[in-house]
Amino acid sequence: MVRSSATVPAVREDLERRGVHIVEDDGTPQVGLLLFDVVGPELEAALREWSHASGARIIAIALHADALSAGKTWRLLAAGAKEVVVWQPDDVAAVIAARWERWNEVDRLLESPLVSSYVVGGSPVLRQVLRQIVEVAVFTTTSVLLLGESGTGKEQVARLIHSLDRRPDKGELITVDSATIVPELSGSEFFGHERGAFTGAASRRDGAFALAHKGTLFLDEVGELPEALQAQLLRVVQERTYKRVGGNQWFEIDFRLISATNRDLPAEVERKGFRADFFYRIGTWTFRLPPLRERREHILPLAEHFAQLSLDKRERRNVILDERVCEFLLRRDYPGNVRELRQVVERLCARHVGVGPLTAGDIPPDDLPPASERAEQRLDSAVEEAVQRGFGLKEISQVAREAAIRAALSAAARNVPRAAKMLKVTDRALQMELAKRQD
Ligand SMILES: Nc1ncnc2c1ncn2[C@@H]1O[C@H](COP(=O)(O)OP(=O)(O)OP(=O)(O)O)[C@@H](O)[C@H]1O
Repeated sequence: MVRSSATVPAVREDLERRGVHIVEDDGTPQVGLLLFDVVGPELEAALREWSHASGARIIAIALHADALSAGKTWRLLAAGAKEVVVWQPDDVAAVIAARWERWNEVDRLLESPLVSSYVVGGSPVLRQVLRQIVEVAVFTTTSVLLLGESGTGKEQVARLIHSLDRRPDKGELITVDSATIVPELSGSEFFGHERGAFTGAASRRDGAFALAHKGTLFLDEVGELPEALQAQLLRVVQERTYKRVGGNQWFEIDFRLISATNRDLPAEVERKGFRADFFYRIGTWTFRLPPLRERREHILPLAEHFAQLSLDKRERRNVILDERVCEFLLRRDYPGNVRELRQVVERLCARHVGVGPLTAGDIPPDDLPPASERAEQRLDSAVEEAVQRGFGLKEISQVAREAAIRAALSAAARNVPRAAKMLKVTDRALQMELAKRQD
C-alpha cells in the first residue's frame, strides 16, 4: 500500500509548522514522503518514477518495522529514496524536519561564495562529491581521505573542509608533506620532542599533532608515508593521545585528520604496500576528485577564476577571455589537471597588456598548438561556417575535395603524380577526378 503524506494530516501539520513543505501534485521539488507497508516491484517502480519526475527528495517511511529489512532498504535507496525510516508516531515529524534542515543547509553552503571561493566548478560529477564533502565537513570531525591525480584540487578541498568546520575555538590547519619527511626526524616532526631527546634537540619543540590541536592535520602524499610511521600514527589516530619524543607525559588531542594521495591507495592496500588498518582509520570518508578530463566543462569557469585572481593583483576587474583564447584553452589537454590549467592562464595573464580582454596575442608562442593542429582548427572553423550558412554534407565534402585537389596541384606545380602523392591517392585516381571536372 502506498499512501501520500496528505492522508496523515497530523504529521503534515506538524511538518508545516516546522517549515517542511510536502510535495504537492504540481511537483514542486522539495521533499516527498512515501508511506508504505510492503516493499515490492510496484512500490519501487512508483518511487523511481516519482523521484525522476519531480526532482523531490523522497523519504520512504515504513508503516511498521516488519516492512523493512536491510535488503529492502538498499532497494528503496537504489530506486531513488534519499532516506528510509520506520514510522514512529512521536518523532517521525521531527526526524523528517531535521533531515530536511540538513539538506537545506548543505544546499545553501554549496551555493555560497565561501565554497565557490575554494572550489570552482558546478558539473554534476564534481557537485556530487562536493555535496558529501560539505556535509562531512560541517556535521562531523571524522577523518577524510582524498584520492585523485596530481593537481585535481585535493589540498584545496582540505582547506575548504577546514574552513567549513564548525568546532568552537577551532584551531589551525597544519600541513605535513609526507613525501619530504626525513625518516630520522619523523617522530619529532609529528610528536614534538623534549629538550635533549636526541643530539641537536637543544630545546623542547611541539610537533604537528600539538599544532593541529582543535584543528585539522592535513597529511599530504600519505601514500609515501613509511610503514613504521604508519604504525606509530595509527595509535594516535585511534587513541587521540601521544607523547613527545624523549618525554613521559601523555597529551590528549582533538583534531580532524585529512589525508591525500595521488596513488591508488586501495590497490596498494590490496598488494600489501600500505597498512590496511591505517588505511581504514584515515579513510572514514574517502572521496575521489575527478581529473579535469572528466569535467572539461570546468575549463572555462576555472580559467576565468584564475585570470581574475592573477589580474586582481594588478587591479584589473572583470577580465574577459576572447573567443580564440577560449578555443585554445578548450582544445588543450591538461595531464597536470587544474594546476596545469592555472599555470597556462597565469602565463597568458603575464603577457596581457592591461586593457581589453585576454586575446590570442597573450598566448605565449611555446604554448601555441603545433601548425598541423592550427590547420585543423582553421578547417574546423570553415566547416562550421559552411554548416551555419546552410550547406549540406554533400556540398561541403565536394567543395573540400575540390579545394584539396586545387591546392595539391598548385603546390606540385601541376605535376599530377606529385600532387597525387600529396593527396595520398594513385595517379590514376587523380587523373580520373580531373577528367570528371573537364567533362
Ligand atoms: N576546483 C578548483 N577551484 C579552484 N582552484 C582549484 C580547484 N582545483 C584545484 N585548484 C587550484 O589548482 C592548483 C592545484 O590544486 P591542489 O594543490 O589542491 O591539487 P592537489 O590535488 O593537492 O595536487 P598534488 O596531488 O599534486 O598535491 C592549486 O593552485 C589550487 O588552488
